[in-house]
Amino acid sequence: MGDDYPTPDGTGVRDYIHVVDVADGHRVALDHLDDERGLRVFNLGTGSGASVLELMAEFASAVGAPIPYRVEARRPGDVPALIADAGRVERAWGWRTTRDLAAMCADAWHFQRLHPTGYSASPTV
Ligand SMILES: O=c1ccn([C@@H]2O[C@H](COP(=O)(O)OP(=O)(O)O[C@H]3O[C@H](CO)[C@@H](O)[C@H](O)[C@H]3O)[C@@H](O)[C@H]2O)c(=O)[nH]1
Repeated sequence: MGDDYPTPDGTGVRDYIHVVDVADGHRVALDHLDDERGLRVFNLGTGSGASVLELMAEFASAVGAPIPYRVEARRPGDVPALIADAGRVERAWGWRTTRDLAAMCADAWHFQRLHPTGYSASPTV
């Protein structure tokens, strides 16, 4: 949705993160629940961005086949790029991501092949 953003290839850039890294960030937070009173706020992210086209290419590589796509107009409200600064949680608790975009796409494709209709009890494929 949009290929005329002020980004290297014109498509939106986001800081994609593997769901297992997100889960691990929450595990680390639970480990530190009793460290101090009050609320602490942390970003979980990789600190680097990928464009929509880069993500498409990585996913095509995971699937082993080209993925057809069509460029549509920008979506209202979208920003060109969003990249997390996860420095605070790394300094505080040593947490950082361990899985890259290739692993995210490979694992997403693996899940999709095992569960073509998600967690639905009766696949219809
Ligand atoms: O069919 C699609 C869907 C998305 N995109 C692009 O893919 C990227 C990611 O889109 P999306 O998954 O919708 O995430 P965000 O735009 O990053 O928005 C999410 O993250 C924001 C910040 O955390 C929240 O405010 C939003 O509610 C939440 O949807 C963006 O560049 C979109 O333009 C496409 O090109 N085609």
